[in-house]
Amino acid sequence: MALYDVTRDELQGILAQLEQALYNHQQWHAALIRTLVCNLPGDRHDLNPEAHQECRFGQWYYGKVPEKLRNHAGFIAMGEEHRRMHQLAATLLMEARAGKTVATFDFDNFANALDRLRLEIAALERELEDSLYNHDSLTGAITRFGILPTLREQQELIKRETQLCCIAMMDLDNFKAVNDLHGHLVGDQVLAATVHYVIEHLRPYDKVFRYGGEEFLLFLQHTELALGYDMLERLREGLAAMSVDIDGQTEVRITASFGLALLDSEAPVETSIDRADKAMYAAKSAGRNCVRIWEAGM
Ligand SMILES: Nc1nc2c(ncn2[C@@H]2O[C@H](COP(=O)(O)OP(=O)(O)OP(=O)(O)O)[C@@H](O)[C@H]2O)c(=O)[nH]1
Repeated sequence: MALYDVTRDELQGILAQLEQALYNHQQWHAALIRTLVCNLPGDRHDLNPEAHQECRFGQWYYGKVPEKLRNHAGFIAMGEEHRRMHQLAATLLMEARAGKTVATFDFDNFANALDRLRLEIAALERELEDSLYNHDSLTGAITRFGILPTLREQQELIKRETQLCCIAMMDLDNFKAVNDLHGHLVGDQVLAATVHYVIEHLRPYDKVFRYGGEEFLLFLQHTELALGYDMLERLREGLAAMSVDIDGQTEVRITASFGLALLDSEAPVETSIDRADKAMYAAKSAGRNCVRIWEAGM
């Protein structure tokens, strides 16, 4: 699932819940160990097969989470580890209740499950924080600070794997007219809808960066020029066919111009960005709503 359509407020809410979840489970874990070591009766809820749904984290996880997060792989994995950890805790408690010494194997299994749960929670926190702080809040595109390190890292991969990568510049056509005609807020909605369309129609491992106002840098991994061109053509056609519905009253249409270049592993990344930019300006000069591939002399 792409996290770009989870709002900032929702992201902040989820992060706070995860923080709380970590704290609650630390408390719960301390109480469980106390129960086992001091041979106390413990909390009967922990013996319940549905214990993972009844703890405070479970109530949040199965109840109050924004719908958009539910299909996220990290979120699903976290729930699975949480369920398993509660099952293993119930095994320990039942052994203790039956007056047996808890088997080392069972305790180690439980401790490992707890570690894995903490790792899943921390990984999801890291991903959500990345979404919150490294993505542009209007469009969901990655902020431009990520461009240079990403491209430099990819250059190293290209050198070693002989895999080609493309970069593309995308610039909305006559966007000023959208703002002038419908106002800046509608312009914002059109911009967001356009970028959401692009993110949804690229592969999960491609990246979309906000380069400037209505200019975006697309990074297409493992892509040679012919494939990159086809991908951009499909995006261009899709955008041209799309109309953005504003409050069910106004429909705004938009097109975009694209410039494509290979990521050159032997030249500074700025050179490749500049080539894609020049190709994009060639597309503008050619009448807009088209794709141009960089060639020497552009
Ligand atoms: N609503 C909105 N407008 C933006 C945003 N960022 C940039 N713009 C507008 O984008 C417009 C860009 O205008 P120009 O650079 O003249 O380009 P254009 O009208 O798209 O024309 P061409 O690029 O030549 O096709 C300006 O009006 C900016 O104010 C934004 O975040 N929201």
